[in-house]
Amino acid sequence: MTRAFLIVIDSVGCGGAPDADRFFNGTTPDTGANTLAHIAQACAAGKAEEGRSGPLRLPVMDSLGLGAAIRLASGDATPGLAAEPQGLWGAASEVSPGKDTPSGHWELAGVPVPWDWTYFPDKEKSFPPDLVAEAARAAGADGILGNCHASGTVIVNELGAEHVRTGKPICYTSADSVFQIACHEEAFGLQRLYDLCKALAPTLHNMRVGRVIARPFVGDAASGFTRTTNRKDFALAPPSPTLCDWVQGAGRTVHGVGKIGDIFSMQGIDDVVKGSDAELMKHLKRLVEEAEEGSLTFANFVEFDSLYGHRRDVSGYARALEWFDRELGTILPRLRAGDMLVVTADHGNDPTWIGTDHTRERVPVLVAGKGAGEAGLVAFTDIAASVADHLGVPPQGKGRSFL
Ligand SMILES: O=P(O)(O)O[C@H]1O[C@H](CO)[C@@H](O)[C@H]1O
Ligand SMILES: [Mn+2]
Ligand SMILES: [Mn+2]
Repeated sequence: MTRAFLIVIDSVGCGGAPDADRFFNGTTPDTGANTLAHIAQACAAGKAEEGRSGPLRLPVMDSLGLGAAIRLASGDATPGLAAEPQGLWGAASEVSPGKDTPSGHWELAGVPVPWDWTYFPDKEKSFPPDLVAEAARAAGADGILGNCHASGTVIVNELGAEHVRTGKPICYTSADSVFQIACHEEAFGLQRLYDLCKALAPTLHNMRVGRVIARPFVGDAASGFTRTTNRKDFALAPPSPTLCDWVQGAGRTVHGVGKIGDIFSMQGIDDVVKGSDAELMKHLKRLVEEAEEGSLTFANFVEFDSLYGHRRDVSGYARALEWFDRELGTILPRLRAGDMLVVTADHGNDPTWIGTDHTRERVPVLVAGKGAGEAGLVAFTDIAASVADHLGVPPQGKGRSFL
């Protein structure tokens, strides 16, 4: 038996999505967005010099086929990424009607989303009055704050002091199908925030809103408010059994690392570890040493997206990529004979693009442990089929193994 490690580097897209013109940041279509190529180009042009310098250096992922995957997906130039691929590589397209995290992960796990999500309009009062009333009632408050599209780091600083003073939860949304609630960890209480999200989740899930997200923060008006890592997502369950269920159903163990437990509502997942990306990397390394034969380890590294993509921070995104690449370089030699490790992504979030939302893109597919070769342009669901194929677990759904 062999093991599989499926690693999602959140939002690290490679451009070229065939349907990018149907997805938007504000009124601008995502046509031409390319997270990786645009970061590489900015680095080569000396425009990403904060905390790092010069051309983008990703020798480990590039030697698996990263530069080749970006060029295949989009035709865009990839300065600094010019290695001859030594891994199995390709680029994958998504068909789900959303460019959000659950859609991307479920489809990577073999299950495209069969419904249209509900999105809240980007206008002065984004939420319907009865939802506002229910949220206020559940919070034991006179009303809510926010009720708009917002960047989470900005809105806690705009409304944090008023929230602490009044006890009203800060409720906001984005271009994703989300209802986010930001509350002060100490003044409001972390468990109380989780309970509030949990109480509202059934109403929102019935409306086909994908996630209610607890966004706890700390701080004060004088020194500023900052979010903690205690974010928690209350996500709608996947519409049908995913790769996690297939693997678990075959009597194998499925380890979740990071947001994976939330994204799949723990369905098909035996255990999960959470923390910052640096902490998650330590857990991933531990699992490379310890994971059982026949098991699946499914990891999500979210900070590319949450700290750098949404914040349109090109230098930060490049630093995170270079950090991940160095870490991956220490993991690959630790794999056992017969292990398969896949690095891929769930959508794009081009930090050079207009707006602050995700971008519809293809994603790179980099496979270590399966020899060298070109998988070509594949489907998100082919990744699930390939992992199942590797583990010797019967796949369900439409994906085809590229092994
Ligand atoms: O601005 P913050 O709060 O990070 O929100 C981002 O995180 C949400 C969930 O991933 C996205 O919908 C996006 O709006
Ligand atoms: Mn994501
Ligand atoms: Mn995001």
